Amino acid sequence: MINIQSLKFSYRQNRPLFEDLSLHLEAGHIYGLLGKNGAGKSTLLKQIAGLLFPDGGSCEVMGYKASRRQPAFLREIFLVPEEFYLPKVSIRHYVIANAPFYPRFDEQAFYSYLKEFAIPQNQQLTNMSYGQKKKVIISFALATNTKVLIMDEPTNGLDIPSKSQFRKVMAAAVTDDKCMVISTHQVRDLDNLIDSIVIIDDHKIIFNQDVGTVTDKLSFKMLAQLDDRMPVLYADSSLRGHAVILKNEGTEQSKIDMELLFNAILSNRQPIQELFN
Ligand SMILES: Nc1ncnc2c1ncn2[C@@H]1O[C@H](COP(=O)(O)OP(=O)(O)OP(=O)(O)O)[C@@H](O)[C@H]1O
Repeated sequence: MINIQSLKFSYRQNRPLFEDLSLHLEAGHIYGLLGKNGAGKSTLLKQIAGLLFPDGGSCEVMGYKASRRQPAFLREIFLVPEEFYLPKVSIRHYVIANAPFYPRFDEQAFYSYLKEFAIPQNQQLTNMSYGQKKKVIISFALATNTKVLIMDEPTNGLDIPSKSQFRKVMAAAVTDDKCMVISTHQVRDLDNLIDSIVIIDDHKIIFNQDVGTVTDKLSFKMLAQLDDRMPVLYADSSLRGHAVILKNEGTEQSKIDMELLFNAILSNRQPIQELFN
């Protein structure tokens, strides 16, 4: 559904942000795009939405060249940006003005998402808090029913109960024909939500695996003591013990510790990547 080949991009001359970046994303998945601050997550999402143009290579979404921003492409993609502007209108007027751009917009679903997020429906958008506005945009985005839904740091500004509401509404909205991409640098916010992990670092995609494959190949454990005989690939030690990633040598599946995996891949990626090759 999203096909990026050998993408090159830089904001400034001689300072490339992406070099030979390739990424292939399919429908029916919720991808978590993870990366350090400044790794290029927002930039990559803007390339997918056609808001920035490649300097080299290609970025195609549903067979459309994203940078052309053709109407047939625009009605099938929605980007929830990290920073956004909402006009001084009521929620109802916002829907009247914006929903017609999306042929499968589901108004009933929109209001049920707002209810789930406990958003008062008769308020002006500009009078809402940042977190409330964010929930309105997320609800609108889900209600558009576009084939591609991209969210840049959607959990920023959400309080703790809202983060779990967010996971709930997202999980309910994914269907086999939709591709969702969520970026974050707060990896724990996406726990139990995403089914594939994409990590961007060092100008390119360094990891792209579905959660099932990760738990087939790796075991995540908390150990009281480290033992040299164990196939430990990465360990993070604290007073509570050692959070470790081991090579999964059996068939048992453990729960992914995304923060640990992220840190492991960024600090010592080779032994882990070799397991996936
Ligand atoms: N409009 C711009 N002009 C010049 N440089 C930019 C611009 N936007 C971003 N950058 C630079 O590009 C790099 C990647 O920025 P980007 O916002 O894509 O990263 P990010 O991974 O989303 O970061 P964060 O997690 O902090 O949101 C950064 O070094 C940033 O300074």
